[in-house]
Formats: sequence, structure tokens, C-alpha cells
Amino acid sequence: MENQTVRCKNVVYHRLFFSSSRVHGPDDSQDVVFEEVRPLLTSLMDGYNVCIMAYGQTGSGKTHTMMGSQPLEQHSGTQQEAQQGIIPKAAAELFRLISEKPAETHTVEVSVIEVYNNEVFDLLAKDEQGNAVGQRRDVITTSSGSSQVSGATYEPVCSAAEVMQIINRVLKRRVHCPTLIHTDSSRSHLIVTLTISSKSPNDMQHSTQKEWWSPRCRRANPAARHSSDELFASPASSPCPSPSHSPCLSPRHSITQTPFTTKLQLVDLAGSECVGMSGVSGAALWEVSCINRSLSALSDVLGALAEHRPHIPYRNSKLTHLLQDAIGGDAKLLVMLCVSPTQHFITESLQSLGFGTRARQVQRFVPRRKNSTLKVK
Ligand SMILES: Nc1ncnc2c1ncn2[C@@H]1O[C@H](COP(=O)(O)OP(=O)(O)OP(=O)(O)O)[C@@H](O)[C@H]1O
Repeated sequence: MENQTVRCKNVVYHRLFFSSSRVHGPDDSQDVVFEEVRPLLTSLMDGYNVCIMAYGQTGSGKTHTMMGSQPLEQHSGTQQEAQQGIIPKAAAELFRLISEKPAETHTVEVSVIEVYNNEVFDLLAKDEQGNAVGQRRDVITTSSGSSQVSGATYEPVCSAAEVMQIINRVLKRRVHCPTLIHTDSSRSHLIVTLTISSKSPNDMQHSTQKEWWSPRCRRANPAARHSSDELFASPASSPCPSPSHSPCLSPRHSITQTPFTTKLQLVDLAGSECVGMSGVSGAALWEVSCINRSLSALSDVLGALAEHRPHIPYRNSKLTHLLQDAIGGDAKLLVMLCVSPTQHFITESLQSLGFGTRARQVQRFVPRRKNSTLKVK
């Protein structure tokens, strides 16, 4: 099932695909908005992939929705928390849910990817001197048919604070440009992925690779920081397709749950933009053209899925290729539509609502759990 949320700077609407819709008024806080997201975190822990994506015109509040406002120094901890957007709140909820599970059965890793001018950049990559650099990467389709950023850097994390520390550190490198509409406009799509690897407590007792599962041990050992290629090559983290093919399970163990890896993708899209209104020129004009083309490609993919066309044009842009699993796969997807509350932007707001309507028409496969229960004797 898919959810869709529409958020104005002042108003938030929420829609559940195919069945119901919901509106949040201008006074609704970030906490109230997050209540729509919270159940998806439970689904994530139950073994579903989840994607939450903010879509809308430039300046309509996507980054505000996903990241929240910059807290003022005089604000108390509680006030600062209240201003946080979906990403910090989701990270906090995820680690709260993990803390309720048996110790060391779950590990979390974060990757931060930027799609800028139809190129994919790994914002966590470091050069040989250890300096952070945005390294260009390719999107590949794995043998199992899922999309993956080849060589993406994953950093192990064991608290929401660590997740936010990493994101805030690399956000400075995200491309921004002032326009007539928004003085701090993001010119790239940002994709934060939290990968959760789970292991059953039974398996933990027999594990010979216990260290692999401990983020603290891995942080103590810098070699533990790894790329996606290693992550998916590692038998400990690979999802096991079936008990008979599983490299993770020994038939001697009485295990009732397979290890599984799920992904939480948090996407702050760049804003759609009318060049006349934003008043950009030169290189910024090329950026706008790339942004608009990738958002059109996203809309085309939704159109093709809605019409059950035999070919879905995922490869028409890096953005759609990268998000292929979330848009057309078996993930639970929440689209937040951000629209301006002013009449001045009525055309852009209608365009965003049109995108939402198109997304709503998509009938996808029922989301699939990654940890179907097994009985191994
Ligand atoms: N719901 C809201 N309540 C209060 N302020 C908001 C809200 N939504 C957005 N704003 C403010 O409006 C401005 C633009 O918001 P934001 O940066 O989130 O836009 P955006 O959609 O990400 O823009 P772009 O696509 O150009 O990067 C920011 O100063 C933000 O703090």
C-alpha cells in the first residue's frame, strides 16, 4: 500500500492511496505530520522496504518537511526536537524501536547520495587523505533486479544523533543556489538511505562473525567503513532468497526467522521550477533544466506504471533508475506533496497536485516483507 501526503508551507494533506485522504491544517506541527510517518517505521522493522519522498515546486517546503528548521540557540531541547523534520524524527523512532529488540540483533548503516545534473554523487566518499569529497557513482541493476548505487559508502551508526551528525556534515556540500523564489534553493535531489540488517537472536548465539554486527567495533576499526559492493557481497547481510539457497542459515539451528536487510529511503527532491519566475541564467539554467527533466522522468514512470505499460522508462534519468525499487518495486512509499499556499503559484501547485493524482493511479504489487518466517529443522 502507498501513502501520499500533500504539504503546503502552511497546510499538510495526507492521502492513503486507493482508500482515503487526509488534510493537515496550517497549525499542524512537525510532530503531527510525523504521526503519519510513524507506522512506516514499524513496517520497516517488520521487514518492509520504505521510501518517503517530498515533491513540490521550489520554495514550497520540501527541505523544511524532511529536515526541519534550523533550531535557534535559545530554544530548549524539547523545542528543538519539535522543529525537527521527518528525517531526524524517523532516525530517532528507528533507534527507539531497535532498543526494544534483543541487544545486537540489528545494525544500521547510513548512505547519503545526491543526484545533481543527472549525475549521482556519493556525499560520504573520502579521498586517500580522508577528506570528504562528493565522488561520482553509477547506478546499477543487480542480478536480483534491484537498483543500487555501485560503490556507495555506508557508515555504521548506532544512534539518531550520529545519523544527523553525518547528514548535517555532508549537507554543506549539497548544491544550493539563490533564486528569485527561494534564497537557499537546493539544486539537487538528496537521498538518505538507512539500511537495517537484522539477525535472529538464535543466530547470534552461533555466529562466528559477531564483531561484524557491532557498529561500535566497526567504528573502532576504520576498515569497517565499506562500500555497497562489499555490503551486498557479504553473506551476513545478504537477504536470503529461500531456506534451501540461504548461505546464512545452518540446518542445524532451529531458527524461526531469517536475517534480513531492509532499506529506509528518505528523499528530498529538488523543486520543479519555472525559469521565468526564478530568474536564473547560465549554469543555473542548466541545473533547472536537469531538475525539471528528472522530475518529468519521475512523472513519466508513474504514468507508465499507472497505465500498465510493458516498458517502464526507469532508465530515462538517474533519479528514476536509483528510485526504481521504491517507485515500482515492493517498498511502502509515502509521497509528500508540498504546495505553496499563495495564489501566485497556482499553476505550480496544480502541477504538483497533478503529479500526486498520477502517483495515486499507480497500482503496484502489494509490498513484500523481507523476513518471512521459516521453520528450519
Ligand atoms: N510548513 C512551514 N512552516 C514554516 N516555514 C516553512 C514551512 N515550509 C517551508 N517553510 C520555509 O520556507 C522556506 C523554503 O522552504 P524549503 O527550503 O523547505 O523549500 P524547498 O521546497 O526545499 O525549496 P527548494 O526546492 O528550492 O530547495 C524556508 O525558509 C522554510 O523554513
